[in-house]
Amino acid sequence: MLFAVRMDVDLPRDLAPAEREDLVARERAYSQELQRGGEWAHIWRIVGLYSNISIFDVDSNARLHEILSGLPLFPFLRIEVTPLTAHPSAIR
Ligand SMILES: O=C(O)C[C@H]1C=CC(=O)O1
Repeated sequence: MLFAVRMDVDLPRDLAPAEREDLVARERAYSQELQRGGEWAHIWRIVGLYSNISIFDVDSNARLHEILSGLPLFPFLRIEVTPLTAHPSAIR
């Protein structure tokens, strides 16, 4: 099952720099592990924003929820999920 997921990051301005660095490092490691495993198929930065659009390829809604709610940055994200299906005009 494919999903487009938009994540907008809103870290508190008063977050201690060390805590911010730790969160971002843990987020990167978590994301890269899922990318290596194939469930996090794409991640793109939205130009000019601290936001991304990602494509997930997972077995179920429950698995996507598990992945998203496990993100270290989860408390600081606004997340929008769009389920995808094949477009009839797609050539691949
Ligand atoms: O920077 C972001 O867009 C937020 C987050 C999502 C994956 C990751 O490594 O960081």
